[in-house]
Amino acid sequence: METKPIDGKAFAAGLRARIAEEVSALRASAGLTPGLAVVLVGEDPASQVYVRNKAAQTAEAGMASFEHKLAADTPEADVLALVAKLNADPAVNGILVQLPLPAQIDATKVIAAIDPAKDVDGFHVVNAGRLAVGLDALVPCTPLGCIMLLKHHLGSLAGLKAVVVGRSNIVGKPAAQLLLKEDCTVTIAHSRTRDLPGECRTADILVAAVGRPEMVRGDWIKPGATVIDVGINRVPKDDGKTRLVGDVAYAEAQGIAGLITPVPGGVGPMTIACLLQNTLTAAKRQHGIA
Ligand SMILES: Nc1nc2c(c(=O)[nH]1)N[C@@H](CN(C=O)c1ccc(C(=O)N[C@@H](CCC(=O)O)C(=O)O)cc1)CN2
Repeated sequence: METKPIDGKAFAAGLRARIAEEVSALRASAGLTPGLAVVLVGEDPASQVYVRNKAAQTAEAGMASFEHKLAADTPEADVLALVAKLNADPAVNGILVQLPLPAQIDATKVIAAIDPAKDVDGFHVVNAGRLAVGLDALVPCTPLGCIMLLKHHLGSLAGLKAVVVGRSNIVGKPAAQLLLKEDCTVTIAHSRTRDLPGECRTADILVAAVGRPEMVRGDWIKPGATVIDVGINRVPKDDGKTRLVGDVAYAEAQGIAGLITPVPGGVGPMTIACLLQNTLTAAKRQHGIA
């Protein structure tokens, strides 16, 4: 069987172009320029790259970008005060606090402080709850990107068996909720699941979101299945440099999976594109625009 890669980079570029068109039309029709504020605390090198890319892609889409960079030793109270200020700022339609946060800051508290209407990460319990009960919600960007790629390549997902490996609040759980919304039969598997390889082999759609390099082996994949690899793991190479690998052993999946997202170039680029989509959605909802 031929295994086809899912080109998330190209899909994300197309999505960003469509968002830019809509932003331009919104400015013309309603005089509204969506604004996204991104808060970075500390100097984590990967986070610095993600935040730089978020700001650049926000501006490219014609939206207003507000960057707040705080020192690594910033007290939690200062981050909460900044969030309160952004909540009250009408030019800011979306607020994102880059994760992970330094140890002295409780991420749960910070996320809870964000106005749910501006929570473009979709991490606030109000948005998680709204997604769970089937109401309009701001949905976490990475799982949203996974569903967009799946629907684009498979069409209807109804009736398919989906296994999500990983139960984090930011990927595994919302991915499972979104798959359920698409009428999949969904299993959430994790480190304590009995016979994890056997469980994975039942999946028409296998979503790997565990954060462990190449944990999902080729023989865990049902022939013809669609594999969505959410992992972004930096591993050492022989020359002392590093390379990125996913949570799935990509080479082993060749000839078994029907479709698979590569790492890099699969799900990753969808995360920022969906952040822009959420910012546009948030801005429109805040102004009563359908
Ligand atoms: N507040 C948030 N923090 C974090 C999130 C998030 O959604 N909200 N997700 C990740 C990091 N992230 C965005 O913030 C992110 C990760 C990966 C990519 C991406 O494009 N990856 C590329 C490879 C990039 C590389 O070379 O390192 C790919 O997979 O092709 C974009 C955004 C944690 N924090």
